[in-house]
Amino acid sequence: MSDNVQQQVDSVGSVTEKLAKSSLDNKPKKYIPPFAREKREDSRSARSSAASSPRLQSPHSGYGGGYQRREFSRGGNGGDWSGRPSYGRSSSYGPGNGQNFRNNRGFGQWKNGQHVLGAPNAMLERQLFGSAEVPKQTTGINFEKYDNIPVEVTGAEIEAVNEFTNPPLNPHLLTNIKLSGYVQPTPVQKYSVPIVTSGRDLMACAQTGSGKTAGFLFPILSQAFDQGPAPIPHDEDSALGYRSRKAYPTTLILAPTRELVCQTHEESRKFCYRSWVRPCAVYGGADIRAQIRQIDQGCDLLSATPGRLVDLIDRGRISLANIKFLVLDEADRMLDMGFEPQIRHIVEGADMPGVEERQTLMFSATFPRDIQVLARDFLKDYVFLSVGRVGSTSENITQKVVFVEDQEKRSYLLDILHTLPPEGLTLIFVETKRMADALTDFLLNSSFPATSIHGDRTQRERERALELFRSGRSSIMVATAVASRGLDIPNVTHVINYDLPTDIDDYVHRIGRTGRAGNTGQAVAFFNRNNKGIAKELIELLQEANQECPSFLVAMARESSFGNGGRGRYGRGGRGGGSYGGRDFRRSNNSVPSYGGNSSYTSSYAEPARHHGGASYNSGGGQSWW
Ligand SMILES: Nc1ncnc2c1ncn2[C@@H]1O[C@H](COP(=O)(O)OP(=O)(O)OP(=O)(O)O)[C@@H](O)[C@H]1O
Repeated sequence: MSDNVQQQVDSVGSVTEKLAKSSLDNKPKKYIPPFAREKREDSRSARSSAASSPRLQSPHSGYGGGYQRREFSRGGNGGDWSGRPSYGRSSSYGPGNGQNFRNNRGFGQWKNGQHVLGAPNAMLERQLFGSAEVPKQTTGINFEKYDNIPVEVTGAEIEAVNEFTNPPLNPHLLTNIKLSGYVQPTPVQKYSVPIVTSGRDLMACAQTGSGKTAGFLFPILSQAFDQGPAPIPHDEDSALGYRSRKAYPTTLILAPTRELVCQTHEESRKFCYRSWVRPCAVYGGADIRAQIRQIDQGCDLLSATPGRLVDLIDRGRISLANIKFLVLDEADRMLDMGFEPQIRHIVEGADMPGVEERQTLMFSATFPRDIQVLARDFLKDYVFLSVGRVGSTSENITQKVVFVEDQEKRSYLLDILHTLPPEGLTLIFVETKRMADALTDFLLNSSFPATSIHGDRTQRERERALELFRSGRSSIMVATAVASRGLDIPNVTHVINYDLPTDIDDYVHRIGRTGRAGNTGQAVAFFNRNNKGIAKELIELLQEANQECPSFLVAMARESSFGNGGRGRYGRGGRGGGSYGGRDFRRSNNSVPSYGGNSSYTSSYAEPARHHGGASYNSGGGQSWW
């Protein structure tokens, strides 16, 4: 029995005792708690069906007493749950009409074909949305500039939705959007809403920090709030009259890291507030029993890492038979060599409806051509949406590349950190876990408040590190690639690529931890000969985002184009982005644009370096790092 249900039962028990003592006529009356009184009629049929099934009255059958039995009434009264056992839904989350005095956790319910909203909960609202004094997230001065980014839609004629209105969005969703402080949709949201609402599959590519999460949550939740839950299929348990042990989510969001799953779950909690939809998250490294308990309390919109999901499917706790929406967040990462087998297992090897029966949505800031080709296996006649160039960086981020030999990196880093203003958070990326630990120790010994996050730390340590960083108690976090994608931490003002990645897309995601939601940010990269493999692609990115391009980088790019040092932006079969046009690979011809002669680059980079925006933090030494 879950703690809160136990609390309710205890509470009901103690009230019963008091009433019995004060009863004048001393007649033993069965106590009916206030929240159950109006449901009494409804529950009669359920009680009789429960009585006919001894298992439903067994200790395993649910959460005990008349409260649990009442829950079965929804299955029995011909409402839209249509046979859905719905154990634990309202029993855990309350009846949704505001009369649940102890357990108002901000959930509503779907009843008799109606969306019955849960009662407002001021404390939960503050937790989810922040307050006027302490907002959760603020958009930056450049938020409106998102509208100037060119948008390309291929595969459909789509009219953008330029405002948050009903239609097309559900009115309750609009209330939650307002509570979140969103006034205007970002470009990716303007297009993803009509595309998904029209029933199409989608591959969406938009810059880091430009609101892709809400881009898939809004159309999915709007539809869920309008249409209610799907009936659950009959499984072995329910055929035998038992409460089904399986959860049947209708939306599955897959993401590559635990932290990203938690973050998506937190976003989902905001937009599901007071609705019938129960968001749920499962990821490795955390106690699986606690996650099973969470699943038992309702799991309609599931955020998951692939490994833990496979485990729960194998244990018979999650079925994908009801999936209407499959979302691959950071889709290019989810389909690269590391994750592809697991994704295939989940999508093709379990009980998920086929590609024709579900809607599949893929989102990322980067989409290499070869991954686009692979992604076709999971999509049907999809729309390709690109906001800005595929894989481009945001102009909200001022980028600087400096030449630093490996042995000089530490002292360069200290110089930079000494010049930073005290407010704001700094994220430092390194290539290895050992380096992350070593550099963190070095910074701590140098009296900088640093913490670290990498794959060798336990989940608890990773969560603690993030919490210290988010709260600003450790204003510096040293990270491996595990923190490069998706993490949305307000107030990250600086990203330092202490070690540059070997893949330019990783660079795009890493620096995208700053300059989010229209805010500005600074990114600096330490470059030396070891990184010449990405010199050309780096130049192209800098040029696209109107950033300063140092002459050593141009020389290095030229050098690597003569040798075999560089893969080039199109090396993996073409990136489908960049100034060579092609975004949706279906539109580009098969020939990969050659990066060959670089004379055009040479001439443009021979011009005096341009410096766009961004503060210069000059230390006493007079050197500007940004
Ligand atoms: N319409 C909006 N108005 C204001 N803020 C928004 C809006 N949409 C999203 N945001 C905020 O913008 C921030 C970035 O959004 P999100 O994390 O979804 O970006 P993203 O595009 O997924 O980035 P990444 O590529 O790094 O994963 C979040 O803090 C989110 O709350």
